[in-house]
Amino acid sequence: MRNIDVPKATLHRYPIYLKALRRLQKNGVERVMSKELANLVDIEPTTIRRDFSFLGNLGKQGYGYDVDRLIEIFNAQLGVDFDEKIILVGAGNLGRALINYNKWDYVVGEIACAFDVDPDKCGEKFGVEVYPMEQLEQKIPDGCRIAILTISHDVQETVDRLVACGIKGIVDFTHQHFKVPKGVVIKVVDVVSSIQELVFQTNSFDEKTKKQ
Ligand SMILES: NC(=O)c1ccc[n+]([C@@H]2O[C@H](COP(=O)([O-])OP(=O)(O)OC[C@H]3O[C@@H](n4cnc5c(N)ncnc54)[C@H](O)[C@@H]3O)[C@@H](O)[C@H]2O)c1
Repeated sequence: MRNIDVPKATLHRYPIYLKALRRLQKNGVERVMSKELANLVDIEPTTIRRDFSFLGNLGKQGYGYDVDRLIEIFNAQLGVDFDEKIILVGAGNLGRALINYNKWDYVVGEIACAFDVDPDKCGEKFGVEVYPMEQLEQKIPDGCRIAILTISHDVQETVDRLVACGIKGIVDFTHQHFKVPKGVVIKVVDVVSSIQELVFQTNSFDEKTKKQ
């Protein structure tokens, strides 16, 4: 966070405002009154007005705040923008569930498009275009760094292509081992190993209570 004059409590509320404002923007809302925003974020309108006052003279009495302008200012304040263009590879059961969810656009960015080898899976799904895999290099959005991997075959080849396209971070659901060069980060999401960990922890907890 860049502004050192803003109280800490206020700074902690800025991401909450930003998330609500982005949702409003997505719904085509151009202006918002502090009372309306208060209902969305569950923070008193007086607190909101005071928090916003640190950012300059932003609103007019009775007119409300300009949503686009506030978002711009908050992005600058927080030192981030929340516009990651994420791609998803593998629009099967899991992939489509994630595409359908696609609500993280208010916080990190959004799934901009998806890819699949199966022509039947291509076309628009839940408002997101699914392209044939052979179009990966042409259709990947400019500056895209993050890919969600929900495929079932040819994982290493696919990862190699993604890396060649500039992907730097992979959210991996595949359960399969693959290699990436230095500078590319993998985050594994695995429900099975989470359950295994839970079973292990629950067993050791049961053992302890038996001994008591
Ligand atoms: N991590 C977890 O907790 C978890 C949970 C469930 C499934 N999975 C894994 O997620 C993956 C997807 O599962 P699912 O149930 O959605 O399977 P699915 O068969 O319904 O979907 C896989 C999709 O990927 C496509 N695909 C396969 N290989 C591809 C490739 N090389 N390039 C592009 N597209 C490709 C297929 O055409 C299909 O549409 C599997 O690897 C599965 O093992 C992980």
